Amino acid sequence: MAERRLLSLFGTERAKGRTAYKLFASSMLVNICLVLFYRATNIPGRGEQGRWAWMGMLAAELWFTFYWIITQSVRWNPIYRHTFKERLSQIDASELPGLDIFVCTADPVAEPPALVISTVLSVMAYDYPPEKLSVYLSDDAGSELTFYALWEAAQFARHWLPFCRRHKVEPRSPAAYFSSRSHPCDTCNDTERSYMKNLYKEMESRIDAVVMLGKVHEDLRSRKGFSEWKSGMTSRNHQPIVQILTDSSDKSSVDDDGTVLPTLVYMAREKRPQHHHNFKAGAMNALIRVSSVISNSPVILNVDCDMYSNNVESIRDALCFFLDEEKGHDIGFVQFPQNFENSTKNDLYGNAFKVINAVELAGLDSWGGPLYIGTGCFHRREVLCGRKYSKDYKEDWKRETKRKKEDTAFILEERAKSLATCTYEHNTPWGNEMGLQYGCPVEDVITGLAIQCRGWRSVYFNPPRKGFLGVAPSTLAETLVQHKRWSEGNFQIFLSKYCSFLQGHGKLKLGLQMAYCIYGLWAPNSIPTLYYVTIPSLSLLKGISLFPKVSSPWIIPFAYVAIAKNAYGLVESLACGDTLIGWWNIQRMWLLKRITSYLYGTVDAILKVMGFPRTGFTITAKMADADASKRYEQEIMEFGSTSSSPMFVVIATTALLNLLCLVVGLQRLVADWDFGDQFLIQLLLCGVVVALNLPIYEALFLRKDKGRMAPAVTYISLGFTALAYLLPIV
Ligand SMILES: O=c1ccn([C@@H]2O[C@H](COP(=O)(O)OP(=O)(O)O[C@H]3O[C@H](CO)[C@@H](O)[C@H](O)[C@H]3O)[C@@H](O)[C@H]2O)c(=O)[nH]1
Ligand SMILES: [Mn+2]
Repeated sequence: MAERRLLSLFGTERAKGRTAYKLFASSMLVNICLVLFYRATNIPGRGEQGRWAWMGMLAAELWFTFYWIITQSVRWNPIYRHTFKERLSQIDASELPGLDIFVCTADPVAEPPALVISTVLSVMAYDYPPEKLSVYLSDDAGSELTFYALWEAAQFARHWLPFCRRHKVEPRSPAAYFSSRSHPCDTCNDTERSYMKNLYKEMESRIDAVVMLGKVHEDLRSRKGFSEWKSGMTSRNHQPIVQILTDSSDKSSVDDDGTVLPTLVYMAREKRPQHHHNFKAGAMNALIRVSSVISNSPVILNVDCDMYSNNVESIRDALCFFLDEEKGHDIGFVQFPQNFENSTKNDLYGNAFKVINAVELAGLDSWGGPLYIGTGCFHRREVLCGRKYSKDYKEDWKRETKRKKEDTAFILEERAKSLATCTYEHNTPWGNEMGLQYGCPVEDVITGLAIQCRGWRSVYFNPPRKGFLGVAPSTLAETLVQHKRWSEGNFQIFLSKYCSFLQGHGKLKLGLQMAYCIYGLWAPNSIPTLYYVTIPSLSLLKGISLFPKVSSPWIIPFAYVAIAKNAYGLVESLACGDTLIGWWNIQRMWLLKRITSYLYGTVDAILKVMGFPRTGFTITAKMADADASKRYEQEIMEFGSTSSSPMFVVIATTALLNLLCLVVGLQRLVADWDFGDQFLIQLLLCGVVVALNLPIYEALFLRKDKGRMAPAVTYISLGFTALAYLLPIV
């Protein structure tokens, strides 16, 4: 690159109001200590009623204190980044690095091919020289249907890309652009837009028809690529497939305007039943190798198949970080937040992550960088391949494959296939020191942590116009399953030698080591939470007091902690763009996730440590049935799935138990006002749990639609509640 010094390409600013926050946090800490002091000094004596329940409360509160301290790390000093994209023009266009974009898909049913190719088209249409862009689709289902859809997309791109350029279209996912949610562009006249829309809709219906039919038309068989699919092939048993659909070095591969098209490649790595395929991590590693013989760009962007590009400038934004002469040399990856296009107004399932996106990831950035969260992330290729950071390392931004003239697409495909076989990785560092790490349900987080431990920094970038939009789970069951995977995976890292405190010791700042544990310890939060929402309520029933009397001064620190923590949470949530009802919904989801997903996650992670490996990767469906989607839009919770019944039983039992305790408690209160002095906090706690669970009672007893709780779940939960009432638990 040029010798002269370039102007800085990005800036950083600190969050405001940190002194006030630190004062507030100190006041919390003082009161927490008072609570703990009261607990520790008032344990009922031996033989007295409630001794064990009290000690359990102490343990739970110690845990919550520890966890609260951990969460302070990301609130201490959040920082925000902005880029100066216009300054990139200081760099000669021919000097800009090439970019490889990886899109992963794994199941044509859960991830409809029409949706997948919309994502592919959106990333082909970035505002970046097309000859420097290569898009790779990894299809872990090895599905002819997805290949067909991509083949259609390659034709459609010839019209779509010039249209996008001409009219500065945003977003460039045709599905999103032509959906009712998006506003038509001002510059294009209606006829041109409706012509494009028709083209797109026709393609979409052709794809949907083929998907419905389950196979491609016979006359396509003779075309290049389709002959790879022979009878007897299944998604778990097939040879490696690599197909270059458009090749930017082929002069005839141009769009309607005569501009060269980005390279587009389909890859299905080899699958054999006897070989473990390591889910998305395996797919990514195969992509890294396959792309290395086709384009070998120094920067890699990775997105999930539902996460389309919503901002044509994201590549330039990311490059501002990597190419900054002064501060860019140690930046290993640039992570964008996960945003979703299907979030509802009041965030029914708490899937919008507004606080995580606005506060926590920015807080992580101040300690050395956000986690790698699997999608919307730009990496240096070398970093993904395991390179350690060193001061003298000079990136070769112009690297590309040493492709010889006579290397036809066919030769490249054959070369690439040999890198996507089941056995290629045997006895190599792939999956360990190289590529994404294997064996963890959150391959992204464990890989990002390893990268940071190798000395690289990461950067979090959250531009006003969202970089990527995806599909969040739209049912309760899907949400709980996703969080089980995440909490289990992060807890598994915590329990392993890759724990941020062990692996990061001496390599990461303490704040970053702590911040990783916010997620690492999601899972074990389940146990104290479950304790806190059942034992005080049951004790209420049995007349065992677990909190100070209302007339005692010790009530003050308890009240302060409870009120201040939630008031702060509410303000933070509102400031990040949640609504009041949204905040309340998120609180409910925290409760439901903790007593189900996180509990399951804890158990599975511990079983794994004990030597019972049970790795899986349940893919989140990107489509729900029409009936359920309607309820989702109306923000009515969905309990219709039977696959999650055991989780629903836990939820319903907890809800019913608290309702029972509240009713009995209130009866006593009416009969005897002194009861209130002794039991007010327990009554309130029980009351809050009941209030959070109102939709559960509705689903159990009042609703008639298909999304209500299955009768079997209702009966079993009633049975468990009765049992808890009768057994001498406390
Ligand atoms: O065997 C597999 C399983 C999944 N995937 C892909 O992985 C992505 C993520 O799967 P999804 O079901 O959407 O899971 P999410 O929970 O939404 O994903 C988040 O969490 C995952 C880790 O748990 C990360 O891999 C993702 O990047 C991150 O967005 C999708 O594109 C899948 O097609 C594969 O390629 N192969
Ligand atoms: Mn997803």
